This record gives sequence, C-alpha cells and structure tokens, in this order.
Amino acid sequence: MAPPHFLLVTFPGQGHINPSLQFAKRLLRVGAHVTFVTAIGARHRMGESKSPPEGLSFASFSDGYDSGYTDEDDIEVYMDELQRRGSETLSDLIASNLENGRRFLGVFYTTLLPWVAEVARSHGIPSTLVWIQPATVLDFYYYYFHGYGDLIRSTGDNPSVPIQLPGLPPLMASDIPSFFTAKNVYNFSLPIFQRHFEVLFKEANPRILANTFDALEPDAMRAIDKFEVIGIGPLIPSAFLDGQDPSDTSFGGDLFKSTSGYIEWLDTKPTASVIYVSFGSISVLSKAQKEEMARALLETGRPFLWVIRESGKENRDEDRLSLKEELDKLGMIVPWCSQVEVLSHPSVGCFVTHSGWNSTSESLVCGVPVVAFPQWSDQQTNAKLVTDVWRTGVKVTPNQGGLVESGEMRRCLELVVGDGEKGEEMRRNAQKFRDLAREAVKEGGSSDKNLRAFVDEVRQASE
Ligand SMILES: O=c1ccn([C@@H]2O[C@H](COP(=O)(O)OP(=O)(O)O[C@H]3O[C@H](CO)[C@@H](O)[C@H](O)[C@H]3O)[C@@H](O)[C@H]2O)c(=O)[nH]1
Repeated sequence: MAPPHFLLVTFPGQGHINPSLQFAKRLLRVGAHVTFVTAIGARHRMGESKSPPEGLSFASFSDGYDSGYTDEDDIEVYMDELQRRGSETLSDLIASNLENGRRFLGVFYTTLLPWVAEVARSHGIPSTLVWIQPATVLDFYYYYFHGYGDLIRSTGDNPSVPIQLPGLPPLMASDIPSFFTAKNVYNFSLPIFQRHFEVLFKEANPRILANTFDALEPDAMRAIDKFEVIGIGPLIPSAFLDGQDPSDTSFGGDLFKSTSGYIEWLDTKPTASVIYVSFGSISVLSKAQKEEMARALLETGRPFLWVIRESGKENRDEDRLSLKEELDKLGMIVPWCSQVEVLSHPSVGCFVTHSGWNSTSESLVCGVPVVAFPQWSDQQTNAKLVTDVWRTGVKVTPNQGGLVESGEMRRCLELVVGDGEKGEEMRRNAQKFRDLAREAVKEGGSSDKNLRAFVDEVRQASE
C-alpha cells in the first residue's frame, strides 16, 4: 500500500517553520509522506544544503514578497497578498497532483492560514489546523469569540481583577495575548483567529493538532467540548528530545545565518553557569533596553551567550552598545545560533527569553529555567504559564515607561541561578517537565500515540 501523502502549509516565519518541519518529520516516522509548502522568500532562506529525509518534499508559492517582507511593509496588505496568491498556487498544486494520479490524503496548515482549509475543502480534501502555541492560548481565542468577549474586553478597565475562564488559570490583564489589549496595532490578527474557528466548525468532527502534550496542559486541552485538541508535541528535533533519531540535530529551516565557535566556548564553562539570552526571530530590543540588559549581565558576573540578530544597523554609532568591550570579556554575542543545541548544553543554567512558544517549549524540553521577558502576541500568556503554573521561571516587571531596568533584570537572574529555595524549586520543576516531555514523545507516549491514531483514522477514512 502506498504511504499516505499529506500537504503541510506553513506561514513563512521562523516560529512557524520550525515546529512545522518537526511535525513533518514526525509524520514520516509514522509512515507518511509530506509535501511541505511555504512562501518562496522563506524557502530560499531556509537553504538546501542538507538533503531532506526520504518522503519529505518541498514546494513554494510567491506571496508577492519573494525577496523578503521587511518592517517597512504593511502587514495587512501582506496578509491579503499571502492569502490571494497562496490560495491560487495551492489550488493549482493540489489539482496538478490529482492529474498525475496523486491525491493528498489530508492538508495540514499552521496558525494564521485559515484560508488553506477553504482551498482544501474546494478539492474535497480534509484539512486540519496545526496549532503552534499552547492550548491555553487557543482556548483563550475561542472564549473571546464565543461568549466571553465582553468579559475579556473589560480587562483593560479593571487591570487588577483576574479573568476566570473555564479550564484556564486566572489571567490578569497583563497575562492575556497582546492582540486583545488596547495597545494592539495588529488589526489583522483577531479576524484571522475568528476565521480559524469558522472554518474549523464547518468540519463534521473539528479537531486540532497542537504543539503541546497531555501532561503539560491537561485542563486546557479538555476545556472546550466544541472541538478536540490533540497533543502531538513538543515538536523539537529528536536528538534533543527522545533520541530516536540521533541524526536529527536541527529543525533544518533556519532563516538566519549562524556563526561558529559558541559551542566550543560553552564547552569551556562550568555546568549550569551560563545565561543564554534570546528574543526569537521577530522582536528587537530598543537600544535603551539592550543597555539595561548589558549592565545586568555584567553586574551578575556570569558568562552569557546573547543572540542579537543582525539588522544592518549594528555599526551605527547610536546602535553600538556602550559596554561592548566589557561584555566581550565576560560573554559572547552572536547573530544567531542553534538554540536547541545551546539549551541542551550542560553549561547553560538560565534562559532569558521573550517567551515565544517554541523557545518556551525548548526550555521545558531541555530542563532550563527561564527569566520570562514577554514582548507581544501569545508571550504574556506563555510567561504566565511558566511562572505560575509550571513554575519553571520568573517574569520581569517593567517600570512605568515599559523599560526593564538592570536592577530588576538582575533580581530575576539571581532568583533563577541563585542558591535560594525559589531557584531550586524552578530547577526541580524544569527537570520534571523535561522528563514529562520525553515521556510524551517516546514510542507509546501520549503524543506518539495521538499522532499514530490520527494518521490511522485519516487513512481508514480514505479507504
Ligand atoms: O538564535 C536563535 C534564536 C532562535 N532560534 C529558534 O527560533 C525559533 C523561535 O521561535 P519562538 O521562540 O516561538 O519565537 P518567534 O520567532 O518570536 O515566534 C513567533 O511565533 C511563535 C509561534 O506562533 C509565537 O509563539 C511567538 O510569540 C511569535 O513571536 C525557536 O525554535 C528557536 O530555537 C534559533 O534557532 N536560534
């Protein structure tokens, strides 16, 4: 019998590409073939040095921004173009495969691409959303559009009163996804999430595969009876997780150029001594914030590895860090690194993170406690889970102007890396979730079983 063949469409951002590539590899592991589709600009940047594993092929479409989306572009125009051009190409791809006798058994699409489900439906192919944030955040979006909108909107009026939603921890105004706050400037976001639910509820049996696992969010995964949330995560390269495929040492789709030497540098540092600082693939700290961070790192006196992505502005006087020489003596600043490799390194003892969902799950998988420094989107909620539910980290408190001062940063770092009871508890919890994550993905673990059962069902339904 021919292997089931799936189409997997992902938004062209690093935070989407990484879990999608890992999801594709999981599908291969359960005997499926996958065609991975994203926009041309991202596909080019992902590079093609490593030959893909057998059963994985790539296709791409023009979103109209083939040389890359930049900060100067209008995100709303971009999202419209992505949908318009993406829908056409995807439809052609499905049709030409059919003409050649190849039928996709199912279409998977990640967050922000609800239109993919419509394209799949127009060809009579079942589609499934792959949710790449925690189930808690998914539930929160659902509640907003289904009965709790007024309550959520009123959080800004009563910032000290928690919102209590079924199955979720009490959330303060500062814990909710940024798209719901008065400061939100991304007007495209809420209608897209609303549309995700609309297309989902056109399915007879709405199901969502989520990059989380049963033991991590047991209540949030079962909170809503209108759809089934199936945990298939954490989606992390096998070598750093279950070891089933030791050759799987990277996601395989970096959009940024890395440097060398940082692993050798980490090798020279004592166990759990290094502070790793990274804000993912989108957020950029202001110059003032970088200076505060630099002071905190220097005052803490511990070695650090800090990712500052290249923006082309580094060499301008106004962007140059004033303490650069001192920083270079104590730590290392790199433009990009293999984050999972760094977090798995025994020298790393603390992760200062923007709390993107991939970085958060990677911290859990590697058992590294965090200082959460959320910026936007789901990150406030992820930080809440880390600090109050899993208790594997602490969150910074900005001053009235929104700046996290060096003293506050230092306080948080010392809580995490220090010898106190709180630090020990966070390290213990981090180890606990590391073990639970491994348990979930190993053969027979909850995520492994969930994905196998899902693929078997799709296969049987198509027979
Ligand atoms: O030097 C680096 C820095 C990052 N990474 C990787 O890049 C990914 C970053 O993903 P994430 O931590 O989720 O951050 P963002 O890139 O900011 O992701 C966006 O997408 C995520 C998924 O929707 C959301 O959770 C975030 O809030 C949103 O900002 C992770 O896999 C990291 O391992 C590296 O490999 N090297």
